[in-house]
Amino acid sequence: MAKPHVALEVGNDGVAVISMFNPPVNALALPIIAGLKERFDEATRRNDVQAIVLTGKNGKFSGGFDIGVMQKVHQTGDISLVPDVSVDLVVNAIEDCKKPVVAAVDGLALGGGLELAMGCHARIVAPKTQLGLPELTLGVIPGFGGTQRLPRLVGLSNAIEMMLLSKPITSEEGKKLGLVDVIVSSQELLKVSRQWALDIKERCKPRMRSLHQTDKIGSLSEARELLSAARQQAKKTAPNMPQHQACLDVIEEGVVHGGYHGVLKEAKVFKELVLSDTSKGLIHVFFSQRATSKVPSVTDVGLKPTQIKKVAVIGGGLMGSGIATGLIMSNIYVVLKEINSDYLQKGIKMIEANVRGLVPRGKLTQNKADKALSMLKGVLDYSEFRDVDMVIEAVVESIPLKQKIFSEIEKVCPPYCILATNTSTIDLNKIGEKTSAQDRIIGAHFFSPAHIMPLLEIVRTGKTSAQVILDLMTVGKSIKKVPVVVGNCTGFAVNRTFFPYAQGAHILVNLGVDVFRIDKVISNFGLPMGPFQLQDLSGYGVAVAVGKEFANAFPDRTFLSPLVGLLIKSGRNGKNNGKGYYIYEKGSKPKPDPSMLPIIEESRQLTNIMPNGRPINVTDQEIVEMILFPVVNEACRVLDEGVVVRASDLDIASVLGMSFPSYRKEAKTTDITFNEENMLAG
Ligand SMILES: C[C@H](O)CC(=O)SCCNC(=O)CCNC(=O)[C@H](O)C(C)(C)COP(=O)(O)OP(=O)(O)OC[C@H]1O[C@@H](n2cnc3c(N)ncnc32)[C@H](O)[C@@H]1OP(=O)(O)O
Repeated sequence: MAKPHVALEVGNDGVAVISMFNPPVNALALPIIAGLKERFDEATRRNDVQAIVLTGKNGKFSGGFDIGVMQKVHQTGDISLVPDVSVDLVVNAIEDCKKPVVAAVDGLALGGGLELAMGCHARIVAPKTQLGLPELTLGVIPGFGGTQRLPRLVGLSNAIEMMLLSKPITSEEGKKLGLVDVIVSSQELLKVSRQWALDIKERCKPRMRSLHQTDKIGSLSEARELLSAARQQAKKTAPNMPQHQACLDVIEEGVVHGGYHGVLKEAKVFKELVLSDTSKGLIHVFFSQRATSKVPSVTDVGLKPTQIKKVAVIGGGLMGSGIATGLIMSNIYVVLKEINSDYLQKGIKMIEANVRGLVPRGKLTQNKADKALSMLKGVLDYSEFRDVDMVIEAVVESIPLKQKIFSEIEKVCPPYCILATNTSTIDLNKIGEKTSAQDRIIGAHFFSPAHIMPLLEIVRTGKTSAQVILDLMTVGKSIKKVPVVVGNCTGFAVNRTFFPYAQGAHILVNLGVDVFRIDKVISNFGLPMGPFQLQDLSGYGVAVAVGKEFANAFPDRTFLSPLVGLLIKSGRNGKNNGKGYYIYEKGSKPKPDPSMLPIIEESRQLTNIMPNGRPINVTDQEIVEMILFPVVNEACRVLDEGVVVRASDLDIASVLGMSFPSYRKEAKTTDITFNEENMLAG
């Protein structure tokens, strides 16, 4: 395949087409940036060139600056690897070019890609193109002039929203907002762009230099008001992420001192942020997430995925109905099986509520909701199972029940059917013990609510075939999950790694630390809630059942806290019955419940682990460490046992399954010195 390059072709009309080639997304790698500079210099110099069109090859404009360069900076600490693009290329070579420059944009223009297009004098865009500045999701800000040009093209308020939420828009929305000059079909894109560039040359169309526009910025006081509201909002929604406030500061610089000053400050702040821990964490997550789709001996052995058209889901409870929702929303036909019509109706109602609930929120059209629900059929027996491609069992966590179901479905399903279980802890070998189709047995561990949470933990046994793993990965992707393939052990990768999380919290409480303080410290660290509020949410029954599994599997490192048992005895069951560590009232946030403090005291007396009977003194940092370091230790064991293919899979599983804060670089398991080859062999 050809190397990444930038081509220049001059037509008989005197228009030079400069095109970027760096598949799959024409990322702005260093040779592309250097090539752009050379080609723009050449086109500016040549007398036979009247006007210039900038475009990307293969139907994609550009996915932005090469994120791999920032990763290299993280590895080497050498910030000089980041080239000067915003002034050298975008201002000097493109925007201030003596000849008209038009961007012909197809497919996507993200980050640096959109910033190049905004430096051009007009943007001609194909329908349904994705346009956005998602840099904040990588811990940085737009660095090629985007913080200055976007507000000048679409207005301050729209620009702030697009950048702070990293929200891409379509060409159709871009046209309404003023980012796009005209939408034309992909086939006409180059033809119209060439003519547009010549029209600018002939002064039939304006030569817009967006950095110099001011009409959409509003007055200084209006701008300051908007920025201040955005700062307050970002403080709440992104408290630990410096790039949000930095982005607003840089926008303000341009509003107060002019676009060019803004560009200079932006370039400086961009480089500072590339070196931040937040950016290290988020860029690690970007590449780690993509690495999960490469599974040795599964995705690299030439297998082709089998098309899965019809899936049977057994069990219409919370998990089963969530799984069924995800499948029908992606056009997969679902047969939902329950044991009686009451349970079946409840399951179907839950699925209908999941799907229909998306319509008023604008996430789904009424037609699409109807279409999705037409893909669902409720049944009470196995007659519909004779032509299903996959079964996902999602019944209660009972080994005998699951064994019975698996031996039944083996008989009624076709011989190629994938037999999956949604168990969160039970050993798959036990579930399939009474089955001869061991190579088709696999774990499809969804996280609750299954139609929303992005992780799909795919659990393989020593006998699961590569084809079955590949097929489940493909289904997972088609229902917009991130599949992570893991090995079979108690709790698999995510629950196993995080079982010490609740344990650490319970040890601290029994050592005299306040429950509500622990929750606050952990949510300040970046998890969506602390361990006790989480226990309230999932219900104490789960804590007891899961706790037993882990106590049996890992007795050497289990702390038996009497606290949950005492809470249950006192009639509490967390959010379920409105009484837990917190009080739950409709319409208000959970409030700490002081009336449960005597129960904690009772637990402390029973465990009697406070030194000299007095509460220990700990800092907030120590609380974080006492809860999360045991998690890191368990992660090391999981790696050592080869439960995951690579360390970064565990990082992704923690981020997507446990909502571990993705920007926390210090807790990455890949930072642990570990020999990955040994791990794979293990
Ligand atoms: C200074 C500037 O302001 C800073 C920047 O521009 S930072 C970059 C801003 N751009 C982005 O954040 C876009 C990041 N990319 C994406 O969101 C998605 O890849 C996409 C929407 C472009 C395409 O998605 P999709 O079709 O699902 O393909 P996806 O698997 O994600 O990517 C395909 C490959 O391109 C790579 N890739 C995508 N964008 C890249 C980028 N900007 N740099 C380097 N590699 C990139 C991916 O790593 C992946 O590589 P792999 O096949 O080896 O795993």
